[in-house]
Amino acid sequence: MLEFIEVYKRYGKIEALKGVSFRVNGKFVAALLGPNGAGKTTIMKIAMGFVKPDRGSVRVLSMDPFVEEDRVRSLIGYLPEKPIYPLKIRVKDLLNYLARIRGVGENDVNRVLKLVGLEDYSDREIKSLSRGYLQRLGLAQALLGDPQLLLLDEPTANLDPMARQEILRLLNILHRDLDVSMVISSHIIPELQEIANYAIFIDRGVILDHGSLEDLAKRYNVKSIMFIETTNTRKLISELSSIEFVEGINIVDNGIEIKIDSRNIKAVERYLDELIKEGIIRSYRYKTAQLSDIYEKLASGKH
Ligand SMILES: Nc1ncnc2c1ncn2[C@@H]1O[C@H](COP(=O)(O)OP(=O)(O)OP(=O)(O)O)[C@@H](O)[C@H]1O
Repeated sequence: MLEFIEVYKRYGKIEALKGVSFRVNGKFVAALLGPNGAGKTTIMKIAMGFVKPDRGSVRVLSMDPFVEEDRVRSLIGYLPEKPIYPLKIRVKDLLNYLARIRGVGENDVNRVLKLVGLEDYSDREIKSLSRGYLQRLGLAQALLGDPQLLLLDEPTANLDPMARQEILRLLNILHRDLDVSMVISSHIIPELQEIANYAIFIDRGVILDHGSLEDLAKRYNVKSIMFIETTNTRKLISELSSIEFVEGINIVDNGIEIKIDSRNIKAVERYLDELIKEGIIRSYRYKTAQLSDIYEKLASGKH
């Protein structure tokens, strides 16, 4: 679905990408994580076919973005890091215009306005929108034409904490309700915890590591959290307390969370399946490992 092999890109003296390779397949939400200047925007621009790499191979939805430029752009929604909008036109006029130039019916405008919660703002001039609502507009234009893949470059940058939460919540909803994969970049490691199932860590043009959160958790031996829905919290806690691979128990709404070593997941699942048969628990769900725990191990070289 998205593949970079040994991609290099230099801007004058600055080597922005130094042999970047990664691959994400199937349906995914990939967090592209790294500090400012790491190369995240360059990766996105290359995937869109806006910036040509000096070397290396790039495949997006099985296409070369520099050969099938128009097709790639029609199947990918892109939110640039610093979008520039004409300020004096109305929200819906901009979206109608973009829908026309992208060859998408204007009917799609109502759909995307609704998806991002901008229906009541469609007659407003863009200059009257807050930063959070401007980002919604950015997401709306990225969603025009029902793309298969969204590339979202720092969608929460420069937002206050409330607006940041709103955008993250919206991304979660979009991911749940639409059949769309996403690459979302951020320089804040834990920010995409609730939404990402894949992570790509980059620093100074070099991929530090990438993989599904499950694989990364195993590779770096990072603890995982399992949420368990129970009918009998007290009995469950007493059962779990005697099990050596349970390293922490936390009571939360409607159940408990346990911390386990990622290498023991299969054993834990077998054990919990038994507890379901015995009627002590209703269900359980694996919650992914913490991105910040993975990054800490990765950055310290300990795994
Ligand atoms: N057009 C350009 N001309 C010269 N240097 C550039 C250009 N675009 C990016 N760079 C440099 O390339 C490096 C990678 O930049 P890039 O924007 O891809 O990083 P980033 O991870 O997206 O960071 P940020 O979040 O700060 O945008 C940086 O050192 C940046 O200054």
